[in-house]
Amino acid sequence: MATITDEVKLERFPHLYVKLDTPKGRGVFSTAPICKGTILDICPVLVLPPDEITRHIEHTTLNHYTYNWPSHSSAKHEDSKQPNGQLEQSSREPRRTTTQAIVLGLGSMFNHSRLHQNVAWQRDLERQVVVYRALRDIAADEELCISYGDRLTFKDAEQDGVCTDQESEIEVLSRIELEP
Ligand SMILES: C[S@@+](CC[C@H](N)C(=O)[O-])C[C@H]1O[C@@H](n2cnc3c(N)ncnc32)[C@H](O)[C@@H]1O
Repeated sequence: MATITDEVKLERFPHLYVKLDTPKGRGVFSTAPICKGTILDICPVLVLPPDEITRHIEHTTLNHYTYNWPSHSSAKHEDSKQPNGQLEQSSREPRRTTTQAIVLGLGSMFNHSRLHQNVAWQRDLERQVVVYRALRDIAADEELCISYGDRLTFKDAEQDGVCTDQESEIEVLSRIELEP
């Protein structure tokens, strides 16, 4: 029998729907009002190996749906000489790196709003899920939006803003600090 640590309890606010024809493409809405703090969805993620991202994902539409995902690399660090000439023992400690993950379910459907974000998201690295919560009370049929940050790689339907530097939307997504 599975113990509690073997399981991830999933939760979804039952009145959510996807609208197909918003100015941002598809988007997430609710037919019922939502109270601040409500869990909207808990979405499992598919963590991608870094080499798959550079070789494949970056060249596909999926690239617009990935979130940065901290991970640990167990790659052996280089040995290095100490000033006293002794060889420093190589570190076999896991090194913290970042890869990317596809968020399954509604997590990949939330659009960006700089000024009207009403949804916070938080990674749960251990359980490999992202938890989405209402940042404030939300009216029925108001779009549910997260913030991707300031610099976007697409034209913002709310602002006509276009990203001008090299930072990717994915990098921006990873920097968003969330409310608990
Ligand atoms: C994670 S997907 C969100 C779901 C997407 N709208 C769809 O139909 O599949 C991210 C993409 O949605 C679009 N998008 C999200 N927020 C937007 C915004 N504020 N303005 C314009 N397009 C937006 C962009 O094309 C972006 O690459």
